[in-house]
Amino acid sequence: MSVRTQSSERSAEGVHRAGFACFVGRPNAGKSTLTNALVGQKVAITSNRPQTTRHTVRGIVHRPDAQLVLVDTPGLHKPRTLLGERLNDVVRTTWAEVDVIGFCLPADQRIGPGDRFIAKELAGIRKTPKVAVVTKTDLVDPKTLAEQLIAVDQLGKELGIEWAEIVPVSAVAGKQVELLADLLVPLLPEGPPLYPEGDLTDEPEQVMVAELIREAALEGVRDELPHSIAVVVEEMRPREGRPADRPLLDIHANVFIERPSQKGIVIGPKGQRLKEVGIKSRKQIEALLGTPVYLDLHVKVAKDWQRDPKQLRRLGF
Ligand SMILES: Nc1nc2c(ncn2[C@@H]2O[C@H](COP(=O)(O)OP(=O)(O)OP(=O)(O)O)[C@@H](O)[C@H]2O)c(=O)[nH]1
Repeated sequence: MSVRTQSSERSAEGVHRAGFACFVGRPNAGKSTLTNALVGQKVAITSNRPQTTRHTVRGIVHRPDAQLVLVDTPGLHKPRTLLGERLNDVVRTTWAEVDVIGFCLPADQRIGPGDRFIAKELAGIRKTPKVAVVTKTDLVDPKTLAEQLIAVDQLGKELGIEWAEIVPVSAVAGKQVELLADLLVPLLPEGPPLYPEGDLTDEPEQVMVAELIREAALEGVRDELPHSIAVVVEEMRPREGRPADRPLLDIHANVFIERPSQKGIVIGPKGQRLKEVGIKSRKQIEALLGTPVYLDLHVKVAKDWQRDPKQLRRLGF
């Protein structure tokens, strides 16, 4: 077993590498947070509720010696609806296309059936190198961490997966995040940068804006509602007639729910909840786009959208 705790030396001078990596792992394993930590800006959507990442959001790590393009996939899970099946297809397609897969396992939870389910699928993808990433190390003591690292090593042996590396990290504490990048880079093919310098993500702005609204709308909402919310940005345009030094971006977005009974939950008493969602997501959108924003939110019912292929397409899935 080779568990990395120290930075490895840089690649030989003159060699530039560029390629794709994706983080996989069960819901809540810390994939989005890790992507953000590596990229250094909020691009993927995090939430303390599982399965919030819908779209394949890429974050790009620019370094002098490499460009690492991170593809953030939704959590692979047992599909119960058409949406669930589609999400799993997205995950598998991504795995087959990337140069390296990072399998995220939280340090604070024992390896469970969810992890095994994914690990078995991973074992079937032979040619892509796999790095085991033990996340959230700030939540455990050294002994627990050591036990988890051994368990990950054993899981690999048991299923016939040869880990290229096993790396403990904490995205929140910023521990070993840099090292993880150092270890992923040598697994990328040699080549020039794939994206212009300065690009953090190639996800269309509207999709990112929609995700930020969805994230805010999910906060504090219990039970099955997370799967019943979809957000579509209908329009995004600079307000006309504004002075050049005081621009304003008008954004109109619809929050879709499945049933009329869910409307009250999203809107809240006297519209208070929706107002808070608007304020919170507006601040994040402004930070993302670097411009003041006027955000107009509407809640609409799209009946049983999770089960209807036509609706799913319309909502961007
Ligand atoms: N303490 C601690 N918490 C973390 C760390 N990384 C992630 N978390 C928390 O774990 C929760 C889930 O993190 P996410 O990054 O959203 O997990 P994910 O794997 O992308 O989740 P899905 O999108 O549901 O697949 C959030 O509440 C994070 O704040 C970490 O390094 N330390």
